[in-house]
Amino acid sequence: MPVTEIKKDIYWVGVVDWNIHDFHGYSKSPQGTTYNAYLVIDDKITLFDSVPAKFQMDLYHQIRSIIPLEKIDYIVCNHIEPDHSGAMPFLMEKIQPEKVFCSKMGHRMLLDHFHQPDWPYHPVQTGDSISLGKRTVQFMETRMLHWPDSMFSYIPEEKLLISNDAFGQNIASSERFDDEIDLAMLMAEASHYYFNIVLPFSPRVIAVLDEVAKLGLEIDMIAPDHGIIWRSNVPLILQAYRDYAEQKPNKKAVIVFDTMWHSTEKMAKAIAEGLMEEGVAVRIMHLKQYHHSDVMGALADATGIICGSPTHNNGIMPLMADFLTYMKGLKPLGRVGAAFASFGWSGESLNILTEWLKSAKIEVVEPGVKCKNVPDHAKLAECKELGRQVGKAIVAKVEAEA
Ligand SMILES: Cc1cc2nc3c(=O)[nH]c(=O)nc-3n(C[C@H](O)[C@H](O)[C@H](O)COP(=O)(O)O)c2cc1C
Repeated sequence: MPVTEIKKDIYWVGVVDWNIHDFHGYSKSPQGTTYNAYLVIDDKITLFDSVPAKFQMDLYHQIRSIIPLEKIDYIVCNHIEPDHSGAMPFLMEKIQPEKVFCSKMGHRMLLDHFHQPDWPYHPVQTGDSISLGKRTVQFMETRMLHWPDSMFSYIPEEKLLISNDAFGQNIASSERFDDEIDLAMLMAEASHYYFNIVLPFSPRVIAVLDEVAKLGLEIDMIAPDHGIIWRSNVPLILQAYRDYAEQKPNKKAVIVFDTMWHSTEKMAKAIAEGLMEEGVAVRIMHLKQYHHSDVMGALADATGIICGSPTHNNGIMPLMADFLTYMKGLKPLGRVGAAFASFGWSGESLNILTEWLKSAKIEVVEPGVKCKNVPDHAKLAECKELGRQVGKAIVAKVEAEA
């Protein structure tokens, strides 16, 4: 992918990974992402971030198409996760930079990852700035957005925020800018990314957005480390991040289930009817068809989460255990839930699901519905009534916050 001059003498020198599908357990379709690195040509030539080790030669050729690598003076590591620092040993050897800038936590993590105490580290903290010549770089630590080491680099003369993983999306494309691709698709991918990666750190997101506003940073371009660069929709993505973080209630619900012989599925459909009768829009997601990350993507935009699993070997279905583990770790806030289950003889799954939901701090509508074997008309009516009760709880939540 050719290098792109994103501002005068500032280049995108990243790589496109067209085929990656699974990112540390977060999977998505369509697949692919980019690892964005940025090169600023100034008195001090500076490289911001890098790429996974397996793409180091791609990065080499990108930079080499502009300047020989040894001309680079500084490297800034905004984030030490291997998809942005994996090429560091290679770069350090080729470039031998005068200075490597990173946060204090980044310094520790570079040591933990690469065990190279002799690299010329220059740990920085919020408020520190350096001059590149015509341009300045101001650093802002963004701890736990989404790792302890994360930081932003802001170039005021260019109104450019290099934001590491924040505001990123996993999109593989030949386009580089937000005004070159479909905006609805871009926002859907930004949301999908947020709800699978950034969600647990939502209080930090609000704090960082407030800090950016308080500092009065003028931003006309946000260059994240994954995906598309924002230049025509900067206010939109800033507001979207605040909205994602606040997770205000809405009249939408996701019913997620697994099944062996479809009884639980029949129950899911009856519950959906009850929700719809209360004016709540529903998505029904079978875990054999949807990956846990896709359910989280749907939950981005839904206050209700209703979970169903038959009893399986005195427990719940493995894919449901997988989903609940994943969802609980992402700490969604302000959700309303319920459980439903078919069983054959011992019937433990309803209680297990209910306890899981409670442990994830979801407000559970009880009792859920338990059905011995195949639901009859009366049992389906009970399911529909559960849907109505959950629907009422969701509507009450929406009205309370209106
Ligand atoms: C491999 C297997 C293990 C099961 N284990 C249990 C169990 O431990 N306790 C129980 O009550 N039912 C058990 N069942 C019965 C199912 O829960 C029951 O058939 C249920 O109606 C299936 O719901 P489904 O049609 O949604 O798959 C088991 C069924 C299978 C096939």
